[in-house]
Amino acid sequence: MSHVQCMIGPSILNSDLSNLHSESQNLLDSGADYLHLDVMDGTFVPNLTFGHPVVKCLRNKIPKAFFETHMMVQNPQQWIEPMADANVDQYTFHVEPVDNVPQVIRQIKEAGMKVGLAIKPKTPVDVIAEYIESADLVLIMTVEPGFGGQKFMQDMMPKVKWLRENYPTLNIEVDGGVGPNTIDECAKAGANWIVSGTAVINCPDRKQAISTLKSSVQKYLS
Ligand SMILES: O=C(CO)[C@@H](O)[C@H](O)COP(=O)(O)O
Ligand SMILES: [Fe+2]
Repeated sequence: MSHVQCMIGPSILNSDLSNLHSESQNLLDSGADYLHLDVMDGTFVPNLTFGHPVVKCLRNKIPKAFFETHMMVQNPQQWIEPMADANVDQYTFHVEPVDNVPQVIRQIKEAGMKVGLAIKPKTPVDVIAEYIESADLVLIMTVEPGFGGQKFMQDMMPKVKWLRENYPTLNIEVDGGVGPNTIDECAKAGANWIVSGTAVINCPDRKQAISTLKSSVQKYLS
């Protein structure tokens, strides 16, 4: 599996959002490979976070880092242009509310961003199988989307395994309850993009937390 790269992307959702810039910079300085920005609209999920105006301001302060927006929104099509304008690198959206997935994929690419396809725990992985070849990444949610700090759902690992077996070069991301205690299971199943929120944010040594996640994934990659 050495043809995929290990990437650690902390979620800033549970950080001190009044200090979004310094928190994000601190995570990058602690070894984060990218920033996972959780966008929620209060409709697709029962929570509200921030949108493209905030992401754009953050981008002005942090011009170089890889930004992934995890779009937990009812109408992902609506935010493609504004997020591209905010210089987002990867637009990861949930397929559940979308009628025409290929069209959304095409629009994201035309806007110059990479495409991530996300599924909630109750969505079977075969729902996205026909779109995988045209995506850059698949995100397997390991909690119900909406909140940080929830318990990791181990029973999502068969989805990750299935993807890794069938798509050896695919970037597979896991998100929700992932930290030093659950990373081995994710890595063993074949995940190579790792989102970790509270486990990194609340750790007194964020550098150490990120490096633990990285070594686990690398152990299974080689
Ligand atoms: O998308 C989400 C939640 O919906 C995540 O990105 C979480 O914010 C990750 O936080 P932890 O579960 O790692 O605390
Ligand atoms: Fe997320």
